Amino acid sequence: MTSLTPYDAVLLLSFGGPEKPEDVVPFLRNVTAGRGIPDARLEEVGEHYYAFGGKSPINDQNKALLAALREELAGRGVGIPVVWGNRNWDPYLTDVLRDLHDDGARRVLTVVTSAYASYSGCRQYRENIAASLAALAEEGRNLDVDKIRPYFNDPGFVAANTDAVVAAYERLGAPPSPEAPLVFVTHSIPTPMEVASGMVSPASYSAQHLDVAGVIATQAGERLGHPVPWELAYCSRSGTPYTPWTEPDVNRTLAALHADGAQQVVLAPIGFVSDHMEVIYDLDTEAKETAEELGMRTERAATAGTDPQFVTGLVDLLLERAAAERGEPTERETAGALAPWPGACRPGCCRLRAGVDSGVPAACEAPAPAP
Ligand SMILES: CC1=C(CCC(=O)O)c2cc3nc(cc4[nH]c(cc5[nH]c(cc1n2)c(C)c5CCC(=O)O)c(CCC(=O)O)c4C)C(CCC(=O)O)=C3C
Ligand SMILES: [Fe+2]
Repeated sequence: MTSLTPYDAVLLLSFGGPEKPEDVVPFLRNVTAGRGIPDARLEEVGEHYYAFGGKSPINDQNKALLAALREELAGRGVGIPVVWGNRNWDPYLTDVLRDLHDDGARRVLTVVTSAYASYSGCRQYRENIAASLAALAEEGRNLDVDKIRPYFNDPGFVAANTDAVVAAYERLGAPPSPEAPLVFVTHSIPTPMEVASGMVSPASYSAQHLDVAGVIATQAGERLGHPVPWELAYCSRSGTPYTPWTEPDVNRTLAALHADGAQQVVLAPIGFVSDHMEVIYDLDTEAKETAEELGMRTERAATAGTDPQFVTGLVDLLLERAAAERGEPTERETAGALAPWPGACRPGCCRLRAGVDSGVPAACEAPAPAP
């Protein structure tokens, strides 16, 4: 029997994005509230959205993932409401949880649209959940929310990304360029966030990427019949120039590869679960332009999106978490060398800065061990 008992709803929780030009500035204010992002950066990011008609692709992609999750759950005979909410834009998390409560839900299992564990992809979501739950408790509405573990090393996510890399090499096509390097790309984060991401967890944000990047490159190389040289690069750096962020930037990597003689490159944005603005702007627009100026050809691998292997994996993880809540054994394997992350986050995981407890409450955390 497949069952999500004891949960009575599934929540797909995402970042959110603007739908139209008038949404762009209010959306950016939501994102950066209290975060000290320089105005110059906000104007620049606003331009990225205006260049696409003021609409982010992220909401439509989440609607597609929502539909795919519903279909996969229904196909396995699991009848449960599956809803979508965002941290930074409509439909807002608090409103979605309120509706769930009013429809009778008390225990909610969440999938966040971030595969890796760091402050931005884990604790920030958990802080927002805790804040929403506190606001609802004030209204007399009490709910419990858990989330599935980070899924960067889940076989379904890795298989979807491997297929996408193989397809991108095939599109590079004739003349075959076996030595065309593979550049994995993810969102840059501040170095203190990177350090903190590996303090309580078994591996840091960048180490999580390196773990699955090696698996994807090896498996893709086996299928293509030639070794695939690869590296990891970062995009979308923000903040002030005085704070270090994870490097190298993808544009610098492209220049370095060109200097080494590369004429073709495959870009694989494994840090993103769908074609977010970072992918369609920072890679498909900006990095592509860099490559063209250098006279290099690039193919960008697809993101996991609604790849059935990815969706199946997410549903397996929902079922795994529910089974664990019921006290049943679970033994799902990972694709990389790293073990599965724990279902409930370890106390103190994914802080903004190593060793610094911000005091901001975060949901979905295991209780601290008794002293
Ligand atoms: C690791 C990571 C992910 C992946 C995990 C996840 O998916 O959650 C992610 C996703 C996203 N980030 C997004 C957009 C933005 N991120 C910003 C700012 C920042 N991101 C950061 C990190 C990440 N971000 C950080 C350390 C900052 C600076 C400080 C801060 O503010 O925390 C800013 C402010 C301006 C700027 O500084 O660029 C914007 C507008 C969108 C929506 C895109 C769309 O519309 O398609 C998505 C999916
Ligand atoms: Fe971001």
